[in-house]
Amino acid sequence: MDVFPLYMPGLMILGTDTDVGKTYISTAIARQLMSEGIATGAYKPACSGSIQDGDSGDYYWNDIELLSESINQTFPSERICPQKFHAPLAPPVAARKEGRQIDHDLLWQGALWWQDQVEFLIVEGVGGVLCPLTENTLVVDFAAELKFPVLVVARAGLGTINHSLLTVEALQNRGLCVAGIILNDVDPELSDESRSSNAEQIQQWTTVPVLSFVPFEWQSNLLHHQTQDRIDWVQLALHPSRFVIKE
Ligand SMILES: Nc1ncnc2c1ncn2[C@@H]1O[C@H](COP(=O)(O)OP(=O)(O)OP(=O)(O)O)[C@@H](O)[C@H]1O
Ligand SMILES: C[C@H](N)[C@@H](CCCCCC(=O)O)NC(=O)O
Ligand SMILES: [Mg+2]
Repeated sequence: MDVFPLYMPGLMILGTDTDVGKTYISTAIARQLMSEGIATGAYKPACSGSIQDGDSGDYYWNDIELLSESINQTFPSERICPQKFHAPLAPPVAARKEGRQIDHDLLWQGALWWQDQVEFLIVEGVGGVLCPLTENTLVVDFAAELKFPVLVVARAGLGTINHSLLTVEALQNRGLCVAGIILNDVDPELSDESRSSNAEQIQQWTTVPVLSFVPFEWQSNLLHHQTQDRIDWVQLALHPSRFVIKE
């Protein structure tokens, strides 16, 4: 199937790894946009790793629930994620365990559906950027089809310089526009002294701005790393280069 970029603005939220806080950041951005009166959609092309409810025995997918809540449960969960699998594995591997395969066209059609529904779309990736998404494509390949500017979510602690720069390089090598990096304090137990110098170090090696440092259990709007202002996500999506931090 030939694909064309969506004509609506949006951001693709990708990670340096799984469990770095892509959903946490996606939902924070969605809540801010909704509070600003911007009709916002949330889309996850595929989701793996279900949880079974102890009482009802029903299965649910945490990411889908949280994304749905962040946009006030305005849309059916099938629109937020049309392809979900039980095993906590890369989606094509999880699909195979159920005798299924990821439907590549549905990944794209699921995104396209949002175009006439909302003013802004947030798309969360799966795992890190080189995580397999179908039998023969990676998350980064889907991002390259979608062509939304990318926000990279990275863990705040030691190791993040390498992970962030590798991720930016992989995205830029495929022609993607990386709008910013968000350092997310996922786990204070991992606390170490690299936190105070990571942003500056990353900035020495890439022109992609470190946009925000998100403290552990931060519940409010994300603040700009340098100015401490609330970030204008629509402007960032429309004009990513305006946000490049000048020395
Ligand atoms: N800033 C934060 N403060 C406290 N907890 C956080 C923060 N960011 C993330 N978490 C927690 O860390 C865990 C992993 O975060 P999250 O589910 O957002 O990761 P992810 O990158 O979306 O993972 P996946 O690849 O499965 O989509 C979750 O339990 C989440 O609530
Ligand atoms: C199970 C995880 N939570 C995640 C899949 C992560 C796969 C990582 C594969 C890898 O890079 O080794 N699923 C998801 O985001 O829907
Ligand atoms: Mg997630």
